[in-house]
Amino acid sequence: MSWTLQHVSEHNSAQVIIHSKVYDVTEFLPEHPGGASAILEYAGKDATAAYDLIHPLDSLVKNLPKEKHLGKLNCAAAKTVAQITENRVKTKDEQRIEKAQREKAPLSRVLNLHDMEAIARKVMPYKALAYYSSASDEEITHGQNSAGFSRLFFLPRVMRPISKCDPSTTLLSTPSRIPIFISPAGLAGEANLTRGAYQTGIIQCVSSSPSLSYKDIADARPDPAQVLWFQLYKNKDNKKAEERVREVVGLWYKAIVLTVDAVVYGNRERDVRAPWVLKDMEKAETGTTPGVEVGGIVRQPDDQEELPNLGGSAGALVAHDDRDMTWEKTMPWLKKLTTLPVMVKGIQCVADAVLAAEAGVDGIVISNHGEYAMPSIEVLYRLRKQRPDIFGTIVTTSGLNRIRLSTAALSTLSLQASMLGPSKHGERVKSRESLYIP
Ligand SMILES: Cc1cc2nc3c(=O)[nH]c(=O)nc-3n(C[C@H](O)[C@H](O)[C@H](O)COP(=O)(O)O)c2cc1C
Repeated sequence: MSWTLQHVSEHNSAQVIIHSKVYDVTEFLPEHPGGASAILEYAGKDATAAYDLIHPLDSLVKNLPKEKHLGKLNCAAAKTVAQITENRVKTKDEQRIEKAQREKAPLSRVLNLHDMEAIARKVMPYKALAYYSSASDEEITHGQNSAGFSRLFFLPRVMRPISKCDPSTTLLSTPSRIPIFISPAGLAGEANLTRGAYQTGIIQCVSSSPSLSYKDIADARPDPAQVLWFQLYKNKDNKKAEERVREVVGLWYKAIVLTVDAVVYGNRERDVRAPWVLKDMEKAETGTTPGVEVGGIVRQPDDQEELPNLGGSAGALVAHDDRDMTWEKTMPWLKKLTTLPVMVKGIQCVADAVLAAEAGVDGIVISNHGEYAMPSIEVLYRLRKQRPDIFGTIVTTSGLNRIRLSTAALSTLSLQASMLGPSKHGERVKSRESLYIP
């Protein structure tokens, strides 16, 4: 069946238009990780722009039963939506970004990560920036992850030949030109990272919640031999979790990195506030809120105060995570499912590093999601001091983005980490491939 705009807007159930197709999302509302209201705002309307911003293209196919894919708009309706989208007045935030893009410094002047971050703050959409830059609670650990490095000093040795240094290494049987990998970050515009990792000869660990499908990312590899690792957020539904692992194994991802420290979402208030800030910004200027109206429908605000989505964009990524994982139960489950090497990400103390070793994992990632956790560099230091006998394969991620990477890298490698992985590598702008690679 083909749909008119009138028809879409008249229905009682929650129907949305995405890429000229009509979907009934009524039954999916309670499951939507970003909350029902984020969808209801677009009921009867075109939701393409909002959808594209945070969902991989295959998300509808994976999450919505076939019978809820109701059909296409008819030609006239599709044309009207396209025209409305094209003629729409840009939001204040979009106008700000366009100006910043025109004025931004050339890449050759970006000398370090601080320069890069300053530009990112100007050219990123407000919502993406709030998501990327926010950290838990009062952001104490966020700051300390970086400050931890300033408590360590080198004792440089001299009179040693250094004209030929080889920074290459091998991790989980994968060679890497430098001891740096791309730590997973959700919604990161992955394809550019994939190409960048190829050019640089480093490993990319793809998030469970990317902005592209796992296959699109695998297909973006210039050479099928390029190694990708997969970071797993384990769904509480074992069947869904198994499907996810089987999919990436089938796509030739080469290691599974199970994240264990994000089973509940952190309290990232900047991220939570972002939609309100944007709405207020727009209302103050134009009297309207962002979004594309079609079919003449404008929803009246509810009488009742709406409950806020306290998870924000970041919370949505772990909304269905398994909160009852244990070493005894989860590791055998995963090892039975795949023969790929398994790393555990989110180790925050020596005791858990020991348990990970005992559980037979192939490596650990020392990292945290904030909330007063000990800075990762300190955990690494203690691990090396207290249990130098365990683990060859240790990777750290925290805090590396906020100081000069080379200094952090040296400190971390001096403590015999195998590798380190910065996470703030991309900006998720309108296009799915909008990364600004140095
Ligand atoms: C915006 C953002 C998204 C992230 N997404 C994920 C993710 O999808 N999976 C994951 O295991 N870790 C994720 N992380 C955690 C990072 O991989 C990394 O462990 C953490 O940010 C600490 O490193 P940093 O202090 O250098 O940022 C994310 C971090 C940020 C900032």
